[in-house]
Amino acid sequence: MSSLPLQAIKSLSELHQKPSHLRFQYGTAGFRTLGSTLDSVLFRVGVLAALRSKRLDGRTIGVMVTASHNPEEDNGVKLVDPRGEMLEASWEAHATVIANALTTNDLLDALDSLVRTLKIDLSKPARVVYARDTRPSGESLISALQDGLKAIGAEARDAGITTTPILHYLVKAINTKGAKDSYGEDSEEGYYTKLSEAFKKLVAGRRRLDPLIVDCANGVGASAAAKLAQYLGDSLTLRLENTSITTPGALNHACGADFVKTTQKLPPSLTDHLRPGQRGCSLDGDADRLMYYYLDERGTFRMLDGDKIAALVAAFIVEQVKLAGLSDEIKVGVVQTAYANGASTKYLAERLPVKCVPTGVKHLHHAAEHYNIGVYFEANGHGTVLFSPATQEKLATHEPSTPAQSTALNHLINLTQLINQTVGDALSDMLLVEVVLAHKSYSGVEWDSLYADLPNRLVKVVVGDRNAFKTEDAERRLVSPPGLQTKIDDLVRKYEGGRSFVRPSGTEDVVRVYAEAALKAQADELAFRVAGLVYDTAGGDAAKRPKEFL
Ligand SMILES: CC(=O)N[C@H]1[C@@H](OP(=O)(O)O)O[C@H](CO)[C@@H](O)[C@@H]1O
Ligand SMILES: [Mg+2]
Repeated sequence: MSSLPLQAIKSLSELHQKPSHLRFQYGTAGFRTLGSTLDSVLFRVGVLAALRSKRLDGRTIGVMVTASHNPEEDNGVKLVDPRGEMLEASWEAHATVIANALTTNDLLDALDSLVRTLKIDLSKPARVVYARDTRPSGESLISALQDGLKAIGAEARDAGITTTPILHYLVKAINTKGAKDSYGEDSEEGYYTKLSEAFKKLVAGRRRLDPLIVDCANGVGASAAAKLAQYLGDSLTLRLENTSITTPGALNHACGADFVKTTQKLPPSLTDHLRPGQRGCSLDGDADRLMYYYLDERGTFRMLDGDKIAALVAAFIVEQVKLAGLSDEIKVGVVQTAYANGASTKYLAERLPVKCVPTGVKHLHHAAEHYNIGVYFEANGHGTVLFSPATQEKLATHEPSTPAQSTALNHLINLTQLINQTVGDALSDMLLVEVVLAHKSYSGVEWDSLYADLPNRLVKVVVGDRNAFKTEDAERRLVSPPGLQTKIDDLVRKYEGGRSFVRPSGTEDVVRVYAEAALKAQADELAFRVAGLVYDTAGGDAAKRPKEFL
């Protein structure tokens, strides 16, 4: 049995020393913090990714360097498992331990202990594919990663500057290459070809859609969308905005999916481009989140978020399953989090099974795998649709009895190709939305009218220790601090259509308060009253109490 190449790891690790005062944590979004502090983390992630690959018999592991919708100076890194999914949860803790080993010797000890505990066979090959977004800190972080991969002797493939979902696609395509369930060609071209061909088949014979404005958040989505547009040809015209990839400070600044969701406003840069009635959408900094919107006839901004996308897509898929004559055999379900608008949950639950899970894509993804077809979206626009292997098999072998059934069956098969099932993918989701709009002859207005969003408000509360906040029931109720949930319940009861919940953020050092109510002013008031309760219960300094808290 081979051993760790201690000398190589040691000498290269000396070039990437851990800043002694920092503690890193592999959280919901991998490691994410100021890009300038991540050098040692990237080196170690390189070594760790290789060990994960060895542990899985040399199957290819992905590494994505991105901080998504965060400001440009931030950066981060996440690992992607062989099926294109997020890193298995138990390894998040291993990653945290490895990232925090203080000295090179501590690192060697930590690696040695990991290899022994997990019985990693070091004679197995290690294969890793990596990519980064457009952040300026990305280049040097990638070279730290490369040093880590070199230190342990991994076989590495550089996928260059690309979107997070494309990296996930590549991981799955590489690991299924030549197999019966091949995910596609393991190249960017393979990705664009797969998506665009499925899209063209799905919209064939439909009235051509009006051009779509795409806000690329001045990020990597700009180049990906430009390439996709070429493959789409005249099947769909994309008008790309916010494509300034190299302008310092432009990334995610006053644009992108997160800006739209959190401010509930049109990015100012689009004011002159979006005409009333026209559809627009925003990608985030690594193109895995998508928000749609339009201006109504009075020029008022109307947002079509992840919940609206879930409603549109789930209803369409249910309809196609029915038309294909497969309703009895294929069950469609939806997964949401507590942040889903109450009106969306009501709309969906009247039509199909809906499950609520804790925040974070991995929870949604795993819950969606339990359905034959699982649709999951976070309200912030991250989501996808999963077709179980048995369902894909059924679609491939089912004998339709009528031409109408055959058409619907083909649509479903093409949807399995159009949708990036590894992870939420803004470009794939965008094409999916466009397919449904084309089939239903919907503009933004008809789509929007599926249900009316309940007014809502999200507030951040800075507390001394967010870990004092513990939740149950998919984060919808607090169990600690004791007594606080009862006070929230008492408040909520006073508001028509009121709902509110409190949970610690997994990505920021804050506690989040969400509230909704029948009227906007009431939703705001409820949110600020609950925020006040949270602040006071957590022992917040009265002198620093935000003035909007009630
Ligand atoms: C309210 C909200 O939008 N929360 C986001 C945010 O998580 P928090 O744990 O709430 O910080 O970042 C996650 C990762 O991007 C995303 O999955 C989630 O939806
Ligand atoms: Mg993102």
